[in-house]
Amino acid sequence: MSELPAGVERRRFDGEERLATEGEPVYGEPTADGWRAWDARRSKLGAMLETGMDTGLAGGETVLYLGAAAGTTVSHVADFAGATYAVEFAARPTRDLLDAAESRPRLFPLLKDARKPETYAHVVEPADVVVQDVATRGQARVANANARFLDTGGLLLAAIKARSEDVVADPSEVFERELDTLSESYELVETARLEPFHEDHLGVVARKR
Ligand SMILES: C[S@@+](CC[C@H](N)C(=O)[O-])C[C@H]1O[C@@H](n2cnc3c(N)ncnc32)[C@H](O)[C@@H]1O
Repeated sequence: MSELPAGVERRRFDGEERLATEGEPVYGEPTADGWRAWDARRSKLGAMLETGMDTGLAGGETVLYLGAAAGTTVSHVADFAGATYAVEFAARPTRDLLDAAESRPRLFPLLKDARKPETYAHVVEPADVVVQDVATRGQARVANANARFLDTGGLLLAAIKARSEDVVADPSEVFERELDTLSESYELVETARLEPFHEDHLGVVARKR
């Protein structure tokens, strides 16, 4: 099993050992002694850690998170990372994201379109890690467009949802096409399917070329 980043631990909740970070609860998850369970069924990054992928995260990194939604995953990230910029283009979930940011001084919600990085490039500092979970068509192109925030060797942790690209195609073919596009900007380090936590999703660890 790969090492967890500092600030992420396996702790017991109701007799069950689960991934956890230290912070205020956000989505009704169980808490104990200031720690909150990180539900891998509701989080692709959680599933990447839970399935033993080597994410390369150490803790304390500056993170650009694309597709933050209501903040389920990015709130955990902000619990163990450094400055965490959370991009989400839908207004409704962003309201909940703002609530999650209230107790997290390092979490910065941005109501922006991840396909247009030029609209937030002036507020986001260079990142150590881009985490992406946009579940929309053109997922690899979004990651490529945001590679500009990383130095060479900077880390991409992405979840690719097959059905967002093509509802009828075989997921393995979709993943192959997306990885091919990703390799324009990134060197692939590890890929793994996220079952049983998320069906037809591929977890990707890559480094900027
Ligand atoms: C699967 S959900 C993300 C769930 C979230 N990452 C979590 O684990 O808590 C995908 C999100 O990406 C957002 N999204 C899709 N395309 C986007 C884009 N181009 N720019 C910003 N957000 C986008 C959607 O509005 C949606 O909230």
